[in-house]
Formats: sequence, C-alpha cells, structure tokens
Amino acid sequence: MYPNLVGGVIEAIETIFGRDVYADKVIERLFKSNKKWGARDRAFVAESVYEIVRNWRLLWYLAGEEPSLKRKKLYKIFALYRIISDKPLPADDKWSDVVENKKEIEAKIHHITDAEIKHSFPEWLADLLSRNRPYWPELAAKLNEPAGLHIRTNTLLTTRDELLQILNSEGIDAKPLSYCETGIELLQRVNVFRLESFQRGLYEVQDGGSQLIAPFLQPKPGERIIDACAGAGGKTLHMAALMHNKGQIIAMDVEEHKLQELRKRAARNRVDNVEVRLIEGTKTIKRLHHTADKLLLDVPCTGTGVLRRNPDTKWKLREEYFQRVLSIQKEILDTYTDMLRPGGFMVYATCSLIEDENQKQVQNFLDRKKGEYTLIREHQLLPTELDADGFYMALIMKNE
Ligand SMILES: C[S@@+](CC[C@H](N)C(=O)[O-])C[C@H]1O[C@@H](n2cnc3c(N)ncnc32)[C@H](O)[C@@H]1O
Repeated sequence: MYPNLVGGVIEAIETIFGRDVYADKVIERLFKSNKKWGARDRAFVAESVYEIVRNWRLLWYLAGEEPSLKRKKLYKIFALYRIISDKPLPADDKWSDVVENKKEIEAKIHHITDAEIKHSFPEWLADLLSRNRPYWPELAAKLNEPAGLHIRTNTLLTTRDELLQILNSEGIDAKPLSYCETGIELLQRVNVFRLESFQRGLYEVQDGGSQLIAPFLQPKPGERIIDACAGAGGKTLHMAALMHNKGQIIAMDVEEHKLQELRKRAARNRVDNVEVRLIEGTKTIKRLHHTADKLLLDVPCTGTGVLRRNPDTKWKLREEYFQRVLSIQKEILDTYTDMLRPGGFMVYATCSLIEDENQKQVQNFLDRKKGEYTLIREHQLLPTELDADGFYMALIMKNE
C-alpha cells in the first residue's frame, strides 16, 4: 500500500464530500490523472473510497468527532476503515493512536444498536426508509453492502445459455440469475465494456431487479409504446427485445445527452424500432395524446433502492430534493398519461423504497383521476428478498 494510493483515496473523499461530485466521476478522473496505477492499485483505491463513503457516519461515530474534511482527520478515518474491515495498516505515525485503540474501537462497534449508525444512514432518510418496516435493520444492512455485477442478455442476438458459454470462452465466470429470464451475474470484477461480447451488443449492464420492469408492462410485437423517461434507454432496449424489434417505441427524455447515449446503445444492440424524441415542453406531449398502446413512466426518484451501487446518494440527497422529485412525479403522472389510449396499459416505476414516491404517489393519482384508471397490480422489490436493487412498479389500465 503506497502512500500515493492512500493520498489518492483521501483526495477522492475530499472531492466527493467537499465539492458534491459523485464517487464514480471522482474515481474516473483520479484514474485518468494517475495513468501509472495498475489494476490492483485501482481496485485498492476504488474499494477504499466506496467503503469509506458507505460507512461515513459509522466511521465518524467511532472517531468520536463531527465529520470534517481536514486531511489529518481523513487519514484517521482511513485508518478506522482499515481496522473495521480487518485490513492491515503499514507502520505510520499518522494513524498510531487509532491502531493503539483497536480493541476499544471493536468494543464500540459491538455495542451499537441503532441501524442508522451501524449501517450509516442520515437521520432523516432512516426515518423515511424505516417507516412501516419492522425489518429495517436487515434492510439497512443489505443496502450498505456492495452490489453484484449483473447483465441483461440481448435476446435479439443471442440466448442466455449461449451468452454464458461465450463469456466462459472469454475467461469470465458467470451464472444465471434465478429470478429473471435474461439476467446473468458476473462472478468477478471485469471491465465488461472492453469485452468483445459487449461490443457485439450481446448484453447490457443492468441490475436483475431492473430487468423485471419491462416485462411488467408485457410489451408485444407490433405495439406502439412510449417510454417517456427513457434516459440512456436501459428499459427501452429491453422492451425492444421483448417486442422482437417489431412495432414502435418512442423514447423520450428531457436530457439530450442521455438520448444520444440511447442511440449508440440501440445501434450496438441492433435495435431498430426506436424513435427518439427530446421533450421540449408540453407541446411534445400534447402531440402524442391518445396514441400509445402502452406507456412506461420510469420516473426520476430519490434512488434509495440503488444505494448499494451509489452509496454517496445517502449523503448527497437532501430533503428539498425529495420534495421536488415528489412534485415532478405527480406532474408526470398527471400530464404524460394523456398519451395513453383508452384501454391501454402503463407501468409507473421507480428505483425508490420510499412509500411517498411509490404506493402513495400511485394511490393519489388514482384518486385525482376519479375512476379513469385501474390499478392492476403493484410490487415493491426489496434487496432483502432478492439479490437485486430495490424497485417499485405499478401496472395501471386506462379504462375505456
Ligand atoms: C430513472 S431515470 C430513467 C432510466 C431509464 N428509463 C433506464 O432504464 O435506463 C429517469 C429519467 O427521467 C428523466 N426526466 C427527468 N424529468 C423528466 C421529465 N419532466 N420528463 C421526462 N423525463 C424526465 C431523467 O432525465 C432521467 O433520464
């Protein structure tokens, strides 16, 4: 463990918390400016940064201090992280007092009873996530674990069994996910984007739980489907495969750069039934009134279901953003649903675990629309039930 690697970890933590930049971006930039670091160096830096972010509140609790970004204090936090993970620390004066108190630190951890301290959640978020959840400690623990690397088979080009063999021939250990037909878990950390199988469009990186959302809408060949918050198209591409590339998907979003990425991914996936449209205002929506057989509303949300992948969301999410996102979801439900034809079906989905964004948001919509829509079924996927991120999905019919 070279001092420059530890220095890199400290620098990354300063940027993540001090300048409000997301961890994946910070690490990407750090690697670009340290080209000499090999694969093991990079793995050490990335793992240390993510684990410190994941356990931020616990580490400061053990330090017995208020969070700070002073270098000296961050070295102490790094040393505490190594101790609680049972990892060695080289001899260095910087952390001698932490090392000397190892037994005390271990005893302190042993006596923590609050899930939000043990698994590092801010108070306000823990209050929201634990509401009506007697199993909150178990959920908090699960959300604080690193997530597996999942991919979705592109069934337009291959089958899951064939893909497993191809991955095997590329030296990748992988196994099928039991709960979804297209999902595969890679059992080792690899940069999939460099693999030939990825470049040939045989799969996309997508959590197994997320792979349950497109099938919830039951897209069929020949239908006209609007994916109104398509982003970079994870679910658009999945729906296109379920439609065997037949019919039409209109993929929309308010952010052009995401749609640009969607176009690239669609080309790689050999998807050719997608039309991309930037939402420039209410007119874009009005032009499509009553035109869709099916509608996917994969709305912006707090991302509390995907904390395993983005642990810094715990610290970057603010109550004000939570309130703002609630009103964007309400607005999308109230106006975008006009694009659905009577008798059509829609799925409202989030990657959130908060009832206000999910069950309550849907119930309030149904109440406001007074019998115009019927809830067919809803499902809250929890990381404690499946080896997957947390998602909510509701299948709703627009009555004739
Ligand atoms: C959960 S993400 C979508 C992920 C995407 N469906 C996928 O499977 O990869 C939500 C998306 O909603 C978009 N968005 C935010 N506000 C919106 C609005 N008012 N109308 C449509 N899309 C919006 C965001 O740009 C973001 O791409």
